Amino acid sequence: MAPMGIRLSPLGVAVFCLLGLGVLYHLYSGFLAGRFSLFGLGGEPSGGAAGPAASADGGTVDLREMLAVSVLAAVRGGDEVRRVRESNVLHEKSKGKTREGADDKMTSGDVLSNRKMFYLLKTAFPNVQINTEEHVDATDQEVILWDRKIPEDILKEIATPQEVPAESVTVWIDPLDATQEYTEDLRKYVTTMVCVAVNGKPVLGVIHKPFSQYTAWAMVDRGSNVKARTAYNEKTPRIVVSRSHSGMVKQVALQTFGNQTTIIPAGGAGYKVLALLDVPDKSQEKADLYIHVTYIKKWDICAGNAILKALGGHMTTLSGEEISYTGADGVEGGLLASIRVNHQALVRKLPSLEKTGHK
Ligand SMILES: Nc1ncnc2c1ncn2[C@@H]1O[C@H](COP(=O)(O)O)[C@@H](OP(=O)(O)O)[C@H]1O
Ligand SMILES: [Mg+2]
Repeated sequence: MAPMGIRLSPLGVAVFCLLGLGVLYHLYSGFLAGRFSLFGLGGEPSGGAAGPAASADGGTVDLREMLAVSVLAAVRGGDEVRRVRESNVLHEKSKGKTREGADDKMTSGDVLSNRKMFYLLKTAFPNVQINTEEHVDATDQEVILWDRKIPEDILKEIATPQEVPAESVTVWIDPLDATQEYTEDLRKYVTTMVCVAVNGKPVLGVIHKPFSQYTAWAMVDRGSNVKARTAYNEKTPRIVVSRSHSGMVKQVALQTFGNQTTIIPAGGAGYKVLALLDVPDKSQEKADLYIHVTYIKKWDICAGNAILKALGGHMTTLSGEEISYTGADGVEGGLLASIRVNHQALVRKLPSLEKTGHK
């Protein structure tokens, strides 16, 4: 007899225990399943097993992880760029002509850097769209595993992950910007670049200088390792422009800002964006604005656009339109890049491309 006159039947106790065990089993198996799905979504803390960071069904990707892999890809690609340049065997070729009739050059540096950068990003994020300047040889695949470590400088600036749908992401890779200058051994202009756009908007960018081992990165609304300078000259700006695809840019700049304006011809869109920022690299010239008037491709400008946007600057067409980083590769309306100045006032000052004969 149990206390208070309640009698426990042995069968009842056994059924009760079995039910309890069932509940425990259910809870525990649910917990394990949760652990596995977290791992598949890249939710495992950094330092976990190497391998893809996105789930197999498309799912989501973490932009902070994408930034870490983008920095690694730019550095690894840059190692190839440097190695080929130092070997002096560039295997220089022309891929065709630009609209203005210049050779569109390619070297072993472009190809080998592209292979490293593309496969690093593709292996880590198999479900995202990656657009790259160079052809990817599917018969020459390289599986490069990311060790899933997020560098300390990124963790310090960006404390939490940021998940977005994988299908909303477009990655743009430029495995060697300033190829023309690379063939002329003008090393300071050369960069490797990665950009991540979400729904066409540039959200993170990496510009790496392989010959001085300097890397700038930034993520919109989250953080950066680079900043704007304190002052910019809007009245008589120093304007950085293309040295090998210039078109009428000098005439446009002088007509808009007057003869007192200094024009700085330079190679590479990555280099020219860095010219607007506070970059410690000694080989880097400084400018107040970057203007481009001829056709240009999105892999050349997306990383710079993301970095400028993250730091409060702007990169638009010459008529002030935002550039969408999905769909077609090309940008027709020229470029105006600025920071800490009145961008819209500059747009109003500039002549339209129709008047300059570029449209
Ligand atoms: N009119 C044009 N047509 C095609 N590509 C152009 C171009 N103007 C600039 N570019 C590309 O944009 C990048 C920066 O150009 P620039 O150094 O002249 O400012 C270079 O990229 P790559 O070196 O990656 O090919 C260059 O090829
Ligand atoms: Mg380029």
